[in-house]
Amino acid sequence: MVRQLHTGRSGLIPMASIVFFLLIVRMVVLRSKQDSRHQIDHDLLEAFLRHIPDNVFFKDRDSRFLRISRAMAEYIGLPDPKLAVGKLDSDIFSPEHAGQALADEREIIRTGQPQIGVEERETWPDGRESWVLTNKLPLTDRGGQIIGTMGIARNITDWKLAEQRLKHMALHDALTGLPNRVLLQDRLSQAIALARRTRNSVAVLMVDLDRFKNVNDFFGHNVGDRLLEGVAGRLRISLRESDIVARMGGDEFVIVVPLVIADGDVETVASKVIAAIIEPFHIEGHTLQIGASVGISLFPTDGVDPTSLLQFADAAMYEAKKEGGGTYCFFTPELAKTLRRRQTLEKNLHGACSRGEFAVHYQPLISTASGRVTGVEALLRWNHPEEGMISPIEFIPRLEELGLMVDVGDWVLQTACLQIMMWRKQGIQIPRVAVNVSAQQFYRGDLARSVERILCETGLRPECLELELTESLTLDDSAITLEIMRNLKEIGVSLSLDDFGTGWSSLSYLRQFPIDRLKIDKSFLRDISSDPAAARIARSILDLGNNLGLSCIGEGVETRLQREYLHEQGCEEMQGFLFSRALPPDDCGELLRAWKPWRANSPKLQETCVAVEEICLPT
Ligand SMILES: Nc1nc2c(ncn2[C@@H]2O[C@@H]3COP(=O)(O)O[C@H]4[C@@H](O)[C@H](n5cnc6c(=O)[nH]c(N)nc65)O[C@@H]4COP(=O)(O)O[C@H]3[C@H]2O)c(=O)[nH]1
Repeated sequence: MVRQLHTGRSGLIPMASIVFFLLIVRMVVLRSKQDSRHQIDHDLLEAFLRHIPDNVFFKDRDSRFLRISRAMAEYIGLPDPKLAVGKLDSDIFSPEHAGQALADEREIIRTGQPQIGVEERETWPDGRESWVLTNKLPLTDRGGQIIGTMGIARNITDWKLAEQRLKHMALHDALTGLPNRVLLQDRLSQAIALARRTRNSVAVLMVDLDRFKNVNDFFGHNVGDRLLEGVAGRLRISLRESDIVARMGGDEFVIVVPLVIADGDVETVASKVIAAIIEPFHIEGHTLQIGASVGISLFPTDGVDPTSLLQFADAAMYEAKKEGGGTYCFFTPELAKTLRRRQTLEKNLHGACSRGEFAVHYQPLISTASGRVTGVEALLRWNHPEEGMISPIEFIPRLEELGLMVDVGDWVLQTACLQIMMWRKQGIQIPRVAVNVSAQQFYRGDLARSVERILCETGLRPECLELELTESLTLDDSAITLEIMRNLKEIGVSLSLDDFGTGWSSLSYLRQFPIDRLKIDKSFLRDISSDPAAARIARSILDLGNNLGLSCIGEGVETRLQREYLHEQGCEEMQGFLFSRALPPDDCGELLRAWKPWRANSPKLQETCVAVEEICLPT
């Protein structure tokens, strides 16, 4: 039985009832000398016991009921209050509760002290439980002798359940029912305290789902939510009772393994979690395959408090993500540095755009046959005041996480379109500009409307704009993806599939997408001279593009051999350091103004490349 002395809520039993109750009690014990007066007292008591909505009882010194109110009779399941006379609490409640009530009443009889405002959890023989707010007092005769006890109790079960629900909601994740961040902190503190006493380790595993964002963006939040519930279920069943599983929000879960005996234990847990999540989920008619990246930190080796252990596990998880996901990494001291840097970057990223720290650089796209500039690719740069240029590979995922990529992406689009128009005014004709579009922009922003607005504002013709979609953002041929692509095509812009060959979805969906161009990922070109398989893949991509009527661009051309290879294989365009790195607008403008195309197989080709290398490579 749970009991709490309740001071703040005694107002739940109205004061008037208590005063009235005490007066009546007094009337009972002080017998009236006048019969008529006695009759009135009796009638008043009867009326009181019949109508008061609270549980009122009088008991003798042996804790047997003398009288109870009608409300109490209903509460304990008796059709008539008289039937309670002579009964004990043990005839009504569970032995545990009856024992506690008896002990309380003995104490009141012994000390003469009332017990006021006590919250009691009453348990019943059938396992039910209810809550009452009770005031118990000694019952005295005219001479002041204690002849028993009396009490008044209000049923507060509904209120108590609501309170418990609120408490649960405050400490648990509404979607999965798992402990939330607040409860996790508490449980982790307890696990640390226990491990400290028993000289053991605690492991914290940060689990982040791979490709979850794509599922959410692609199939909608409903499917995303069902997937998270599925993941929570799998985590629960693949771990021990004593392990703690919590959801931190989004697609991040935390597992705490208290009392780690050996390092191998943690690796087993991490592998189990990864294996459990990689199994396909079947949700609303879709078969979804995601993965998990797990970062691990240990108490006391890595940190001694919940906050740092969670941060370190998070840093290790990022490391696992960097390795391509589907794996686990332990925290190392070197990661602490990376973590600090990441935190600073995230802080700085917020105002970077408004502080004018972002810039767009341009890299020429070259026709393999003629050497003409067919366009430029716009590439985002972050000119950090202290760290200098930071690679987009490093900060674009952070921008996405911070939910800033849609705005920054729009800014890149606008800047690139304006730049082309500016170059045109300066007499530099650029047939097209290719702008990268992130998954967040593609699915979350209203991309088609932004593109239309920007084209209208800048005056660039739609056929001069190409949007580069990373292959990883196009999960499959869902209606949503196709619709967004078609909307963009209706505006008149062209679409290219970036990093082609690196994703897993490409071939089966290619035919359905209204795509104009494939960009062969630089990893294939890098190895064409040393790895026959890479050369064969590059050729197959070109054949595939050809067969589907798509033109191809070779990315990352750094050597003449690569350039010649692409030309021989019939690849229309190329891009790479051999011609130029991405340059700031003014430098790129100069390069483009001075650009001399070549004719295929002419000796000029070689000269041009040498000249370009000299101009561009040092930047
Ligand atoms: N090793 C080598 N690399 C070469 C060569 N030629 C070009 N590159 C690099 O390859 C990347 C080509 O861009 P991407 O595949 O779209 O890959 C881009 C793109 O996915 C993303 N990105 C850049 N700007 C934006 C942007 O404005 N929006 C979005 N969503 N993503 C962007 O960041 C990625 C990396 O951009 P960068 O670091 O600028 O890296 C650029 C470019 O500098 C070469 O010959 N050798």
